Amino acid sequence: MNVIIVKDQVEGGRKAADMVIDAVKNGAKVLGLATGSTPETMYKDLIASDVDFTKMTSINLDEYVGLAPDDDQSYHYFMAKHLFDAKPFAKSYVPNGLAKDADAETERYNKVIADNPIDLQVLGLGRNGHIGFNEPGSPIDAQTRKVALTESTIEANSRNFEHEEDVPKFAYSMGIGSIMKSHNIILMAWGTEKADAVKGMIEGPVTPDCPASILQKKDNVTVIVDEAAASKLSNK
Ligand SMILES: N[C@@H]1[C@@H](O)[C@H](O)[C@@H](COP(=O)(O)O)O[C@@H]1O
Repeated sequence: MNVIIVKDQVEGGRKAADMVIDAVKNGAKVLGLATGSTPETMYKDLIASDVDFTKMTSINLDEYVGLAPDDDQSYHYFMAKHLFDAKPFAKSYVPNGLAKDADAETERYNKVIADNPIDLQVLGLGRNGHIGFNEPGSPIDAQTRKVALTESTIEANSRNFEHEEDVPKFAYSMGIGSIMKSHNIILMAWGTEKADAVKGMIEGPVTPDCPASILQKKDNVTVIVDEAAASKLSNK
């Protein structure tokens, strides 16, 4: 695990964007993408760059169950607004939150991932150490599946919704097993509210209690954290 500590989200987003651009120059065909406030600066920098994704494929990590693509809280909507409208891909995949049959949808998504091996996966980090929507306790070999969100995640994500009860209780998420198969991973985390999760991920035992800690077992993982998120690390 290569850990880079930066001053803030602006510097960290720039570093992550440079790594994505380098990957594209070096022939990456498939990017795994994340939502949330964390990657926003990286997406801004990608939009401002001359990188061209039009011959590439993107695969997003997750989507809320029950939200339509044009719902402004959906991850489809987030990706259109923060990246795809400005920088389209040849093909972009996001789980379908309105799928009638959850098993068929997860099967479809697992086939998408199997057919398009991910060269570089971008990740954020939940306050409880989740990656994608793989909450504490998630099996490490899981593929895409329907997951129940924890109270802590619902509360954290409620800042984007008008009322906490509007936050969906379920999501489709790529599993930890699928994430671990990507060739390279960049994980970003900013702010003191992520400091415990960052410490657990980097210095804690590898345990399902902190899903991101599994990344210690993988080569080609770059963690970019700001000083606040790194503040609880013993080795800086
Ligand atoms: N499913 C997403 C994750 O992919 C994201 O990394 C995380 C952190 O969100 P934020 O970047 O807004 O802090 O929470 C959400 O629940």
